[in-house]
Amino acid sequence: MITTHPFDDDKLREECGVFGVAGAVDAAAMVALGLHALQHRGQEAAGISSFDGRHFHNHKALGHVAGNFDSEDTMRQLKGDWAIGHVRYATTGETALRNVQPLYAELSSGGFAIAHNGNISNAMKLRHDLVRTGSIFQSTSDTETIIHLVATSRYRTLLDKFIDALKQVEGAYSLICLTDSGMIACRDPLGIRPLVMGRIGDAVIFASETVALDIVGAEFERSVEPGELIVVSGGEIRSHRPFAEKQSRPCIFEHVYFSRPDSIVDGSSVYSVRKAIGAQLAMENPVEADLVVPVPDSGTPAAIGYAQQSGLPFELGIIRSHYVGRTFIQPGDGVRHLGVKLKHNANKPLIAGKRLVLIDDSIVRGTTSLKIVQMMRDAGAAEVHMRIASPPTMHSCFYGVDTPERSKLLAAQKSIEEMRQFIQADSLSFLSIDGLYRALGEASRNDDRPRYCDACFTGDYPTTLTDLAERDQPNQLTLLAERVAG
Ligand SMILES: O=P(O)(O)OC[C@H]1O[C@H](OP(=O)(O)OP(=O)(O)O)[C@H](O)[C@@H]1O
Ligand SMILES: NC(=O)CC[C@H](N)C(=O)O
Ligand code: SF4
Ligand SMILES: [Mg+2]
Repeated sequence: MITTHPFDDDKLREECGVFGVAGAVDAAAMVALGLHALQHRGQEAAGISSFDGRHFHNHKALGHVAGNFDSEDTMRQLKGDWAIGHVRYATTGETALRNVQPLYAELSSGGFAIAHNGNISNAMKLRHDLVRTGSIFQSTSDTETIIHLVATSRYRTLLDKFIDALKQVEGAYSLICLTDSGMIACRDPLGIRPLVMGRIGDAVIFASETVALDIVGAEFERSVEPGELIVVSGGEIRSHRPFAEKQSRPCIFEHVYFSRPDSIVDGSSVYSVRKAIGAQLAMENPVEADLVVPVPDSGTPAAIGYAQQSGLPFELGIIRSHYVGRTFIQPGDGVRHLGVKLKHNANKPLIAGKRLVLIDDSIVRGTTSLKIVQMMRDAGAAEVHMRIASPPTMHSCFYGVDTPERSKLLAAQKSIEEMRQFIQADSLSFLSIDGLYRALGEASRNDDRPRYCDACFTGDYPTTLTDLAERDQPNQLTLLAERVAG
């Protein structure tokens, strides 16, 4: 079984996508469409919960949205005008049906379904304390701790119980919850993971990215603000700010790789930012070459920016098959090697005899770069220069994104020259951290008050990491972590 517990050092962790519809006919069908647009954020599993005014209906499955949510039978069962959904890459808890979201529970206040993008960095500690006082967990997911904290809260109303629960949670969470009396959407106090709000007719929509609003024809209204909690109930929308105000730290990697280029994240077009990143890269790291070639898919907008800034011709020297998923997120190094071969092919007649600048958004393990450089050489390239549209990825993410343990991160183990030798390129360089901030409209990174979470580049984690701090100590928490990992 594939486990993806944060303490497993070579396991994969990535993103998730959440989507909610409050008050529309056939809400579940809209959720299925929204999840389809968010499929790039999570391909391990998908689920939808709906509420028809009396009953909750849940359907969850391992695998993609298409294939699991396209049969009339399934969709007919998901009755009601209110629905939420989730696509998953696990961060805590193995890839098994019991961990597929939305998670659903019957609380004293009634039904409660929750969909979470992010990762709770004190989930093990909370779980340990909850289990000791009698909570019986049904899953190994970090998200379930929120349900138990709500269930055991001594506050009176569901909203107050929910806020009480969130105040005990550390890490990253964009949440959409469905209850008997409405929908609650919220973002953690630092706004690490994205969440937006839209409208279609009288219905309110929440989604991880704006592309999911586009697919259902909803209008983008605004981002859910960091630390904001929005309740849709009884024909009203109420915004709450239960946390002390903090400098927000949204994830910078959303702009580099995770979000779709046609999304607007934190007010910026992802496509435009990636082009600006490419232009910065060309200014910082020019090279004499004949062609700028993107490593598809996510390297493409940065390569367009690099080509425009440098004046070099942009060409599709690598063609990507559209019938394989992202390699970043496939389990096991063996599959990843195969994945890269399945996915990319050299456009040989274009490449032969040319000096190439290859542009990719990031190097994680180096699997992609190694294969692609070799592929270009086999196709007769005269020179292969690799330019990376982000700083070296040197640290793991504990906030809901799949980056491996540091031992598997190429940049954490090798100098840039050693990385160049490993991927066998003629030259290799990365965008600077200030260059990345410049592409996002800042003069440079403000080290005293950074605008983004950039911990995977800088190691500057914006929250405490309780479970990580505990992990090397042979105590009960570590034992529990091992049991949960499976
Ligand atoms: O160094 P590695 O471990 O190989 O990981 C880095 C690669 O993974 C990502 O692409 P991915 O293949 O996931 O998806 P994409 O098609 O969206 O670019 C990223 O864009 C790099 O190309
Ligand atoms: N990638 C994510 O956002 C995962 C959400 C949650 N931590 C889970 O493992 O299910
Ligand atoms: S550590 Fe990196 S990937 Fe994780 S939230 Fe921060 S910037 Fe994003
Ligand atoms: Mg890629």
